[in-house]
Amino acid sequence: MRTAYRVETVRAAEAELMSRLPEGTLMRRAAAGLAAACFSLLGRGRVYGARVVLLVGSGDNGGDALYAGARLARRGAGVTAVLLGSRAHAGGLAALRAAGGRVAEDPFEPLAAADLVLDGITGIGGHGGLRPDAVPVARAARGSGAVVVAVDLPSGVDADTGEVAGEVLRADATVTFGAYKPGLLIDPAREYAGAVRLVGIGLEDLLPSVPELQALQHEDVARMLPVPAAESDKYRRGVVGVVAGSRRYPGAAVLAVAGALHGGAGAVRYVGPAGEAVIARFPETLVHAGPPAKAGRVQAWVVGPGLGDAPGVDDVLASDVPVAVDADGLRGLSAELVRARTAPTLLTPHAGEAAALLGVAREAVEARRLAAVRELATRFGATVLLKGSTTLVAEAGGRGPVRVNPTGTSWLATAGSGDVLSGLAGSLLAAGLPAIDAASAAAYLHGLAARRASGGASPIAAGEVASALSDAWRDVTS
Ligand SMILES: NC(=O)C1=CN([C@@H]2O[C@H](COP(=O)(O)OP(=O)(O)OC[C@H]3O[C@@H](n4cnc5c(N)ncnc54)[C@H](OP(=O)(O)O)[C@@H]3O)[C@@H](O)[C@H]2O)[C@@H](O)CC1
Ligand SMILES: [K+]
Repeated sequence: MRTAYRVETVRAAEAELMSRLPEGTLMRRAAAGLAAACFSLLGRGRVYGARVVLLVGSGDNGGDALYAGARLARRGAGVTAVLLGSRAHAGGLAALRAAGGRVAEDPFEPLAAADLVLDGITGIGGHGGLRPDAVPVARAARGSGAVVVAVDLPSGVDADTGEVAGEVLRADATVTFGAYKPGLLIDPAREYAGAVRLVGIGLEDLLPSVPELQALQHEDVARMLPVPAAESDKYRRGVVGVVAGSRRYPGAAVLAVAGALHGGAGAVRYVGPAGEAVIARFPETLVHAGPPAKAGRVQAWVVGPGLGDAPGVDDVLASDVPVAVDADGLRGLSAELVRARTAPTLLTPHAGEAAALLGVAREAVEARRLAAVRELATRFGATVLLKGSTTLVAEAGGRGPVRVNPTGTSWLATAGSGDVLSGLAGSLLAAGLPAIDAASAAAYLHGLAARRASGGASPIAAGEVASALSDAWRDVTS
């Protein structure tokens, strides 16, 4: 499991470690890791003679850049520092000068010819976007064609939340120290970080066991996924009921059932007016045209995809089994009703649906995804999966670590892909997974399936995502 910690937590661990070590040890470790990453980015044999520009802010982030620059200069790179802060780290500056580096009078001249730029303007001590005097310099760095490496974080992002309040210098790669920060994993900030590399500086054992964010990896998901025992029959494996589709949108029912068939439940019971379309595509489905309450026992429900104004949501919420509510099921959903449930509820909104539930604009959710998902989970007393380029899952009540899905791909922004996801999540609920695991494992498999189906490079249809779920499952468990 990959974890991310808030700035105050990282700082506390750093203070503890620093009190046990000679002064400057941590910065030396950080700078050594940063320089090593730069050597590998520049490529073997290309450090000597490389033109490197350091953008240096007032704090220790600039210090890291200066010490790493000194290491590059000692290996024969031409290193120039551009000082952008109210002051510059004195030890770092001395080290750079001693190694043959120089300080630029005019920032634009060295940037025009740079091969590599180190962004050390701000790290975890930064607030808000780049300051006005840094903006043209950052733009020149971005426009120079040089590889831009962010030191710890791209300058201008909010480390704790992933929010972006102004201009940010977009990096090709970020070298972060001690622990991931939430802003490196959550959009919009994540988008500016490029490929993120973690350099250990010895903090690992001093960080608390509960992080701010968790990103599952294959082995975590493999441990969660249900495995049928020898004596399992379809009912023991769990039956998932899908209340979805309408005469107008029969396809949503087909896609939600397709997702549900790949989620480990033993059987899928479809309830609604699109039974014929569902059976035509998936003859293994049990179909029922009446109300959900009369459809027979299930271990979990999925309600909402393509439902239009059809009834069914209240019926399903009145049940005593876990329920995943998606799409049309979320419209006008009552927080009181959801909070009053005794069984778990999972809500799977996209940013627009989340905004409607919170009574804010969609842009506000997109800008503050972490706060939005926690707020929904608190208000509804439900586990919430907020879909998007970085899908987040918050536990009911909004406490505990939020899970961020690392497998997403922008090819998933395609009609019907959400229907597949909610069917899959409901199926995992029926198979007995806790809601947080069902939601985050579903997001993980769904993203992986989309990557497989698109080959990372081509548009995909939602049905193809569903078809690739078995392969994704095998990738994770093998
Ligand atoms: N602690 C450790 O053990 C280790 C720390 N390490 C490193 O130190 C970094 C943290 O260093 P830090 O605390 O000095 O803060 P940092 O991010 O450099 O900048 C703060 C200063 O910047 C300014 N400023 C603020 N906002 C701004 C803006 N928008 N735009 C421009 N400037 C802005 C403001 O100063 P002002 O200019 O207002 O005087 C503020 O005081 C951390 O990210 C990691 O790289 C590693 O070496 C590992 C060991
Ligand atoms: K930085």
